Amino acid sequence: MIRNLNLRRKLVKAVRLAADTEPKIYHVSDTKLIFAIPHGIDPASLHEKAYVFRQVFGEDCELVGDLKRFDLTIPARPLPAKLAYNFEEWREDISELALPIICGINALGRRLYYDLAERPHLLISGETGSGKSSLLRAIITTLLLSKEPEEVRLLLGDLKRSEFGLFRNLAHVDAVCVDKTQLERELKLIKVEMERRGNLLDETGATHISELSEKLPYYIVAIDEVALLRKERRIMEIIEDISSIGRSLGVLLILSMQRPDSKVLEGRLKNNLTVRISGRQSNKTNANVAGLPGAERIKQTERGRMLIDIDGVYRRFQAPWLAYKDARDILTHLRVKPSESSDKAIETLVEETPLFGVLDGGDFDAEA
Ligand SMILES: Nc1ncnc2c1ncn2[C@@H]1O[C@H](COP(=O)(O)OP(=O)(O)OP(=O)(O)O)[C@@H](O)[C@H]1O
Repeated sequence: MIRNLNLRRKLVKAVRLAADTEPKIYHVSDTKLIFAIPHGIDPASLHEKAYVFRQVFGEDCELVGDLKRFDLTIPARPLPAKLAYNFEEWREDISELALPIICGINALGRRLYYDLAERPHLLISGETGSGKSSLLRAIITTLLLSKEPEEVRLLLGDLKRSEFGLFRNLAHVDAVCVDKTQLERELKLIKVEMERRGNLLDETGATHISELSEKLPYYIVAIDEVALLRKERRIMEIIEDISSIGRSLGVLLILSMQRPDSKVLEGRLKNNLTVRISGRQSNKTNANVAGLPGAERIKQTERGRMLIDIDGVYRRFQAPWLAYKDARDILTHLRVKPSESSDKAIETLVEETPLFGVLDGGDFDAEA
């Protein structure tokens, strides 16, 4: 009874701080509060200030709601510190999705995932060592394991030469680009393909490639540390074009960057990356640029702890941990040609050297 009263008081305080209004409370239990806000109050203002609820109820609480009714869940247990990647645990949940993106487990123990084909273009950011490379690895590995090469084609950009070597020579992968010239060449091919697809849509009156009689594969352009391309105008233009018109043409972006770079994210890209995921950010400014205020409060020791903004709703989760070597082993059956010597060089570099944070000069154990 007293706990319920306390929870009510806390809720009133949080809603006042977030939206300067009084909630109408319908239900209070140890793990859930259901409430409404008065007419005339913008529900988005509550989501924008979801961090207030996390400050009042703890980091792992989750606020879900739309027009009037909101559910605030307070998990009984904290998030797990580590979650091993296991494709079989995800297989059934994601079987119906065109382009499944796995995220991780939330504090209620639920698997979080979504369809990139429906929510186009993903940005993953986080300071060095926050776990974004591991999440990116798990996301791409899952796409490769759940889709046929005729369904999904991948173009990978890896200017750090540290992450995507393991995806070379896989049936789904068109190229792993480790320099700007090669990346620009491959992106130009994607641009030509987008024009062809655009013409097909015009001619047939279709609004999305899935409506065409000819089954076309999705293209995913995944670029690790996209901030390294900031000054490459021609490359950035194609990336921005994809972000603007790629959805209906079946061309989607997955971009990652250590420090969210407002210059890179300016302009068209900013609003077109509809889903944002962030690991720990070093300060509030970076967390805001990443689009996930509160990411600066993730502790340095909480690797793989992430926030996601999906449809304006913030969620906290633990990403699955998938080591580089394990990912390479899991994908062996998809390899079409023996690894070329350049791949081996990259893989050796990753295995033997603690991963480097090119921008932040990080210092941590790459495969702990
Ligand atoms: N999901 C996770 N669960 C537990 N530990 C993790 C997880 N992800 C990463 N780690 C630990 O953190 C270390 C750094 O992870 P990772 O390389 O993914 O970070 P990063 O953010 O990509 O860094 P950088 O930007 O420097 O590449 C890993 O070697 C591992 O020890």
